[in-house]
Amino acid sequence: MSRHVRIVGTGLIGTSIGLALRSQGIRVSLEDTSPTARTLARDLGAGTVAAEDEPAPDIVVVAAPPDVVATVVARELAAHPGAVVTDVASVKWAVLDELSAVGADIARYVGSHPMAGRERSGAIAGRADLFQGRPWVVVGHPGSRSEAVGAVTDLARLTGAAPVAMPAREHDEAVAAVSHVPQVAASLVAARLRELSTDAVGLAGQGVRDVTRIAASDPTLWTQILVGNAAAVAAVLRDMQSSLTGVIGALDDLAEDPDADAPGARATLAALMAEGNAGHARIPGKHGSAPSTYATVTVLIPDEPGTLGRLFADIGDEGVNIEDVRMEHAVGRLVGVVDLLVKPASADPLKAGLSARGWNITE
Ligand SMILES: NC(=O)C1=CN([C@@H]2O[C@H](COP(=O)(O)OP(=O)(O)OC[C@H]3O[C@@H](n4cnc5c(N)ncnc54)[C@H](O)[C@@H]3O)[C@@H](O)[C@H]2O)C=CC1
Ligand SMILES: O=C(O)C(=O)Cc1ccc(O)cc1
Repeated sequence: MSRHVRIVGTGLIGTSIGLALRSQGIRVSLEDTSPTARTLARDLGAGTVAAEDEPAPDIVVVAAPPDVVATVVARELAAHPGAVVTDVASVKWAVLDELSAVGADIARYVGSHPMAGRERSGAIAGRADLFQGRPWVVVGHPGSRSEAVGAVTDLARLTGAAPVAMPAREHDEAVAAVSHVPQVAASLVAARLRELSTDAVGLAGQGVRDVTRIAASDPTLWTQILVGNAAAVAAVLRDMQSSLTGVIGALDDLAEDPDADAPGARATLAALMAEGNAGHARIPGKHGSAPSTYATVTVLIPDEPGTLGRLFADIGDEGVNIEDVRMEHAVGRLVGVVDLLVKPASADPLKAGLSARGWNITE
């Protein structure tokens, strides 16, 4: 069990790890090339700023940007010969490959990747509960010591995450599909919004917000991630390109045919939607549990201070657990639309209870 953890890179992820470990009483020392980043992380409660004369760390976590991670890991392995060193970069094979190439002592290196983050960067965005219930990939390799794998697995667990063992190549192929291509897709959709009129963008509903949330992510970080996983990301995008070509062809056939008969076109469109349904149904539920379908209870609320607080208090009094919440403001109206996602069995009792308390429930 790690008693002293050194974190190098105190941005969003490094600070969040520090906060989570401090809440478990672990000693954490903080290092960053930016003096502001490390003192801010300290001020937020993520640990103490690393000092020259402090005791040696048991484990070093490198949470720096992907393009410097291998260099920093190699330096930390050399500087702390008794410590296990991990990194949290979003790509794993390139880091391991570079460390092997420079002859680093990789027996003590085990890469890792928390599958949790935010579309914001920097210590100020850090959160102690960021990793709660999230998968944290632990990437052992043929040369890694089993104690090192165990130490990184324990560290992930200490932050509240669920460790998952996976080799580097397999990890990179998986995250290409579940993280890196979704980022590219979000950016592609959001980029189309730049030239729209204000009136047209004003029609944006929850769908486009859901699909583009991560388009607000840091371009420098994401360029480095895509560079580090280029082949796997390109393979998934090429597969999408062929589907997209089919969809465009079907739409062109429909648009060009005055009677819109276009044999086969509807089947192409319906097949894509059905394949999307099947893929979406495979996404695990909250905290990595089995996929579950929640029922939605929609409440129209006046856009006034304190209303949401009263609504949540009433839901609590009804004894219903909210699995997720989405909120939207209706254009030009002083109302908000709140979607409450609940277990299907709770939906009808919640609707009845909230109606009885005077809330405006829509079907
Ligand atoms: N942003 C996210 O949602 C996630 C990011 N990651 C990975 O975590 C790592 C950190 O990402 P974020 O925390 O989002 O970035 P960030 O930009 O918030 O923080 C990076 C920190 O590293 C520092 N830094 C840069 N070069 C350094 C060096 N040579 N030595 C020490 N510190 C250095 C920067 O000053 C900055 O404070 C990246 O490798 C990223 O791939 C992993 C999971 C999620
Ligand atoms: O914000 C989100 O939903 C994310 O998926 C964040 C994220 C970004 C980069 C990673 O390597 C892992 C997770």
